[in-house]
Amino acid sequence: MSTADDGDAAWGAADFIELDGVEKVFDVRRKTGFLRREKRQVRAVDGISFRVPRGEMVGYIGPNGAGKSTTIKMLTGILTPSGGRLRVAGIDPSKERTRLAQRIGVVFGQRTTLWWDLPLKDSYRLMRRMYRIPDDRYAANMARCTELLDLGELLDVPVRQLSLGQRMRGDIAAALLHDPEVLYLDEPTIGLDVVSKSKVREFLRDLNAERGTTVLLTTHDLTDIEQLCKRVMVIDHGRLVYDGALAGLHEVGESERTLVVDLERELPPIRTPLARNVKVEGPRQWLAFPASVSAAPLVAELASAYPLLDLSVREPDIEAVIAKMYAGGADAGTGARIG
Ligand SMILES: Nc1ncnc2c1ncn2[C@@H]1O[C@H](COP(=O)(O)OP(=O)(O)OP(=O)(O)O)[C@@H](O)[C@H]1O
Repeated sequence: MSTADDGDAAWGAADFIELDGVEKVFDVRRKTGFLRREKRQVRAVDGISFRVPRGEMVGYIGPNGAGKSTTIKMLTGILTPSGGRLRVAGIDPSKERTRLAQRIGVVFGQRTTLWWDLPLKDSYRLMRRMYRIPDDRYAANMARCTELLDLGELLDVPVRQLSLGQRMRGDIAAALLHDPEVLYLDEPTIGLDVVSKSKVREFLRDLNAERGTTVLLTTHDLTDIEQLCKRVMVIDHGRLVYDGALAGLHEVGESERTLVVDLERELPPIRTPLARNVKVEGPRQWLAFPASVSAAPLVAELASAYPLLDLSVREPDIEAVIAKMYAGGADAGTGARIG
């Protein structure tokens, strides 16, 4: 019999994913001499606590080696925490991995869960058997994913012949055939071209709006977060260092976006109080402005005063935002900054 603490009854709408002081320590052996080995401990996750309500889409970001994948692996039950308490839909993932598997979907951008040599549709048939998906649900979900992810012409193609973007859409469909309530996405847009990225983002937005699927998204692409998540959590060295809105993160990190301006001809560096001129290369100029403000006034000013051919905005990358966040010092934070 399950206790109130372990059973589904214990979770409410306010806390679909719950972590309290979760830790993961790896023992690593390193060769230090001919016959000598040194044992060392790596604290990949170092006392993380957060809650994600049902239906929320949250960004989970941080530099390489910060502990993101380790957290996701603990949330799926692949890894057992070394300490702390973790629940997903009231279930302890490492104790009831199979029961949890029915309720979660996982997409790792750098690896596929599809069978490499089989046509896409055969992978889906295998998943249908693995998850024991009822016929009507399978048919409805296949139809929906095929249409929205544009998979129609790909179903008969072996996975090895798909492009990265096609394979990613195939993987997302595979993670959703059993109607998971929560989806973990680890770098779902990595290596994709602009069109494929926007297709994937649009699909995720619709999924969340229509089905209320809870999404935890790990990415190095700030545009993913900007377009999909109201809330972002930043992890660094295994600790949660920020939990709040993306705009707040920009303020903490004082990060900048860059407006790339193509002029009709070479001109002296553009000077304006709204931006900092960072580079001039022939008729192209780069203007940096605070990421927390709109580009519209700057664009309007340039359009009225300069012969413009084209404009584009470049987002700061996550590493740059986090680096600035640390450079800002301990008192640079907002209420949302942690630690
Ligand atoms: N199985 C393991 N054995 C030993 N150390 C590990 C293991 N898995 C991860 N680590 C270490 O734990 C730390 C966190 O790794 P993790 O893969 O969670 O980071 P990440 O934030 O996902 O990084 P990335 O963005 O590069 O994928 C790193 O120092 C990594 O080397």
